[in-house]
Amino acid sequence: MKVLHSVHPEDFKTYDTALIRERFLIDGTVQTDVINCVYTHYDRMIVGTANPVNGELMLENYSNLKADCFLERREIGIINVAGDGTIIADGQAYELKKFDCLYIGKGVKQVLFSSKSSMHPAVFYMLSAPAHKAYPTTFMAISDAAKVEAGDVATANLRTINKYIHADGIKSCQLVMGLTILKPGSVWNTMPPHTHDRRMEAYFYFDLPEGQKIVHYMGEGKETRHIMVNNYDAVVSPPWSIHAGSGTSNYNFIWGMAGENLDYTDMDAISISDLR
Ligand SMILES: O=C(O)C(=O)C[C@H](O)C(=O)CO
Ligand SMILES: [Zn+2]
Repeated sequence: MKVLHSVHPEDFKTYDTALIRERFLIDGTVQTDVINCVYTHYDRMIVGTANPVNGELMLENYSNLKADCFLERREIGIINVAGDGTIIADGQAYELKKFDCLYIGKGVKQVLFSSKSSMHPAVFYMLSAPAHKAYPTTFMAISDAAKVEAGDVATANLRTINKYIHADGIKSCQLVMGLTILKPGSVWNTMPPHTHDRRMEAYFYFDLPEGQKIVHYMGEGKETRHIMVNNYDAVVSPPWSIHAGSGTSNYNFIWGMAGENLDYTDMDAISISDLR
């Protein structure tokens, strides 16, 4: 499993585009009939995708984990971003339509992914963090996610934030996870931006139309940088960094965090007028 190491904010100021991409971008993971995972040293979060097309895929026990199985000391949150799919956790099957979420707790030994149709396969995005306790495996359809309507048409950031795994939702040890859907014509996410020194975050962009791009902004509020990202790209955000994006079209993205607390609202807001 590829490893991403942590970066100091002072060092980040000297990075060029290529180095920012190398250190923070997780791209090319969605591949037919493959599970790809990246181990980050940000709260030891693993970022992965599974794209079962012609058969079943099993979450393997990577040697980096020095464990008897992937979830021996970990929990995992999974959201389906494409066609209908099935996840089997220790023999129990869960059907996930697009935007549905499954949390699987510590200790589950076998996780299998499959699609209902190879013509319109599922794409599962997953985040896994170390866990100290076994919380129950829990399914949540998007209709049951806690919703926050945010932004405005006038500032092109009208969007719905769907919260699945958080302090008042699916119980977890440290994972917080959800999905933000931008309305047509709205292209900005997380603007005004924030940091949360107590938690890392990862964004996974999807539903970006062919030929379009997203500008992902990061860095300290007074030292911002950007990279151009594509559909199915994920970006890791260190605790000192803003994480925001503007697209050449609307798009959706999954956000997920691990760290000190499970409180979604624990954010240090940065005013737009203070950004540099
Ligand atoms: O659109 C947004 O704003 C978000 O989705 C923000 C993320 O949920 C986030 O950064 C949570 O810390
Ligand atoms: Zn955030």
